[in-house]
Amino acid sequence: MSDDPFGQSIASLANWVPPDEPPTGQRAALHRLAAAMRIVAEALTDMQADEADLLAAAEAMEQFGARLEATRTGHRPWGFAESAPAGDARAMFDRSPVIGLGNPVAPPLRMEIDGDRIVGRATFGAQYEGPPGHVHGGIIAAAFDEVLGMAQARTGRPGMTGTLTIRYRRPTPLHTEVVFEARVDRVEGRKIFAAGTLHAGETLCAEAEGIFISVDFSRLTR
Ligand SMILES: CCCCC/C=C\C/C=C\C/C=C\C/C=C\CCCC(=O)SCCNC(=O)CCNC(=O)[C@H](O)C(C)(C)COP(=O)(O)OP(=O)(O)OC[C@H]1O[C@@H](n2cnc3c(N)ncnc32)[C@H](O)[C@@H]1OP(=O)(O)O
Repeated sequence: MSDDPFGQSIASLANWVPPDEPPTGQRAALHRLAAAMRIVAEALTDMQADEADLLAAAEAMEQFGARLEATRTGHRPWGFAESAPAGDARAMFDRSPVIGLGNPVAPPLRMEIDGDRIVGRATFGAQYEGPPGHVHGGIIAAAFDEVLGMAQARTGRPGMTGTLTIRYRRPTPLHTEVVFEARVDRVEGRKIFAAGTLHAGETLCAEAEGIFISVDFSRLTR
């Protein structure tokens, strides 16, 4: 069994609920570092630091980057070694470009399970800007992919995104908590149809429909 932690953990997602406990140790440190990097990324969009200050920071980052590079072990689908045998979905989620607390690119979107719905909340900063003052449409699509993806995974036969259709109804504001909702509409053979909405307050900003195709994920790791 333990030779396929990826497949086991994908299967376990049907019953997965986000853990309440805060992370500890190396994982907590990773989350803190990624959060600090998000602060830098946000500030870079409109900072007034002078050239010397920026160059000093760049040099420090380059040095730290080199130190991290030297510790890399190659891609492992399940990240943290201690969590992989337990089939802990957190290890994969930490890397997500949408929800990953260990990935500075992620806003991060926070997901919760509410009955048959997945609810995702995020506040997008200036680094996610598309139209002035509003969220980039591709970023919205990525967030929908994640919440619809989580909803379809809970069928127990998760798939890859086959088709994702977004209808953008109103511009989505930056710097405001917005709420994604997703649910599975129906399952036809290997096709899982999911749908979702994005609201900023009472305003419906976008709607999404996704068709996910159930696949054998263990094949992706070979
Ligand atoms: C690395 C992926 C990680 C995904 C993790 C998933 C679950 C994890 C659980 C929770 C995670 C929480 C959040 C979600 C996380 C991530 C979400 C992001 C997911 C992605 O970001 S994922 C990347 C983008 N995605 C791709 O990279 C797909 C590339 N593509 C392919 O790998 C193949 O193309 C595939 C497998 C799609 C189909 O290939 P295939 O050969 O297995 O299927 P086949 O042709 O036999 O069709 C069987 C039936 O599906 C219909 N069908 C086929 N293709 C369709 C399509 N595109 N749209 C609509 N319907 C389609 C046919 O019409 C037929 O229908 P019918 O039976 O009625 O005739």
